[in-house]
Amino acid sequence: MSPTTPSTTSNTSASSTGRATRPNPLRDPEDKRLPVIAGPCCMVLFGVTGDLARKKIMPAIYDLANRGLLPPGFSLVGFARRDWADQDFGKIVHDAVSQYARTPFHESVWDNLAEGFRFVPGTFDDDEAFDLLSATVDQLQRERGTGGNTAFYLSIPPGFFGQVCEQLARSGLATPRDGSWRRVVIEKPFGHDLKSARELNAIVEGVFPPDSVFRIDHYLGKETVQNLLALRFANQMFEPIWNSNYIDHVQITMAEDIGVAGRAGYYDGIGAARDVIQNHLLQLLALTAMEEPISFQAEHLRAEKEKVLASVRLPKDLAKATARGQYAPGWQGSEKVIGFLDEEGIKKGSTTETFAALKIEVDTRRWAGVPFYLRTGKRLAKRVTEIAVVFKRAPHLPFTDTATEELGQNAIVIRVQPDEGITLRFGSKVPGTQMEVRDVTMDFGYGSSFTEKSPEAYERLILDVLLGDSPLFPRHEEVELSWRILDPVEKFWSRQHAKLEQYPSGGWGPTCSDEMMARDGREWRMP
Ligand SMILES: NC(=O)C1=CN([C@@H]2O[C@H](COP(=O)(O)OP(=O)(O)OC[C@H]3O[C@@H](n4cnc5c(N)ncnc54)[C@H](OP(=O)(O)O)[C@@H]3O)[C@@H](O)[C@H]2O)C=CC1
Ligand SMILES: O=C1O[C@H](COP(=O)(O)O)[C@@H](O)[C@H](O)[C@H]1O
Repeated sequence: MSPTTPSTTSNTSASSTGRATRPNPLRDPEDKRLPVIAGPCCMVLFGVTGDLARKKIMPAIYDLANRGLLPPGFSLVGFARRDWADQDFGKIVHDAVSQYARTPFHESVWDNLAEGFRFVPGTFDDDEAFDLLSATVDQLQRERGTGGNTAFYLSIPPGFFGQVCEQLARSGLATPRDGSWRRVVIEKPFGHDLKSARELNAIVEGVFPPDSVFRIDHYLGKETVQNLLALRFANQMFEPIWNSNYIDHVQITMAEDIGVAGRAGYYDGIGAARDVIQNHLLQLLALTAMEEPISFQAEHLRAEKEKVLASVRLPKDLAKATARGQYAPGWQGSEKVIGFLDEEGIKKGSTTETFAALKIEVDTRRWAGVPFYLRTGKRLAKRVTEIAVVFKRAPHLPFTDTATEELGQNAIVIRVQPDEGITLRFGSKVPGTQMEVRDVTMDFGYGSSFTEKSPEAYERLILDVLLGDSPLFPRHEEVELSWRILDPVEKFWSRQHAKLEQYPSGGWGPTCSDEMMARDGREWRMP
């Protein structure tokens, strides 16, 4: 299938935008069903006044327009409880986009994009508002040639996901007409445990067919995360050693330096494990541990990830294999910061964890006896996400003990963010007349190796939604399997005696997390 015509809103040519060479390890060039840029369509954005919409979604839509990846006539309908006209909506979005977009802001691109903006005021329990929304979508089809193709993006508090899907069904919006498509994009978290995830799924998939449901896990939209597939399956040198014969353990770290940052209402009661381990970190684990999929089509990729998630085993003694903590006041660099319990909107005496660590095993031949340690926390020393694959020591060292005193374990570190790249750590002879071996590193950095810029995760994912390309979106089975892993941990923690340790902001989390590693004779890396 030949690509559809670039959007007239583009101010850049195909070659200068890199569209022809758009890095996409997942798109199968043999798959003739998929065009390269989106066909006629519109997006309805619920929660358009929210934090995520302002900082990520709207800027990503602008960036797509700027790169010429949106179709002519692309339209965006904002839905929110405000008394705005279309122009007021445009002004608010303008300010957010000019502040957060990744590509340069061009008024001409903006003006073109903004011509397709519409605003519908309403709340989620307001039938009339959804009827008006339906009329607006029909009008856009007639006036701007969207073909009726519509993506409904639910960037709203998770408690409303079900209600909005039901409204989309009631108003007829969920039903495609005249050969058009209707898709729903659901933000995370999908449920707060296995039971609620199943209940929510029954509603969502009762309204939309499974292949029209796009569950967002924005980590899968990150270039460095997709590169895990290239690293493992496009090369010959890594896969032979990617198993328990050579690997000692794997550490997956997602550290943030920010606190709850105005999201207290959402975060309190949810906590670090539900917020990011259930989704982002388990997805990283699945991509690190999975077998080679027979293709990168959604069904094959998801099937391999599911096998990993289904074979995860939690240690019996969760007191020894988990750690949790809550940030106390401290220093973030030179800035004095308050503790979690002092943040606005946090319930007095809240026992929500802002740090969580977990040891798990993957019960397969490839991974037998290789622990995977996951940790995440807010108000840690710095923002960094990485996957460190740490190797066993060489079985024999023909050196004196002093010669290898400074030799650690070999490691491959996938630097997901912010310094995107890969580090190899190995021992090397220290120059001089003595034989002395010391750890050195070899680095690949995206910034120095590629001139192409990584698209923002949301940019990639939104485009995939418009294309109907689903490998980067977890299906419900993965969500269920992830809750199956986390539910027993949450249950264990909810018992009153489960330890919740305060840790100073600006450090590397509670001491119980270091103790968890020490019990296994290991320690966390300091990224
Ligand atoms: N913010 C982030 O960094 C991330 C957020 N997410 C997920 O994205 C989603 C949105 O999060 P976020 O933007 O932070 O949330 P916010 O609380 O900032 O925004 C929520 C939005 O939903 C609207 N809304 C809430 N209740 C109603 C209602 N009854 N009727 C109509 N509109 C309503 C709000 O409108 P109003 O302005 O009127 O209150 C607002 O636009 C959540 O699912 C979250 O888990 C995922 C990853 C990161
Ligand atoms: O999903 C979430 O992710 C963000 C961190 O995203 P990143 O891309 O900056 O790593 C986190 O702050 C938030 O709590 C969580 O809901």
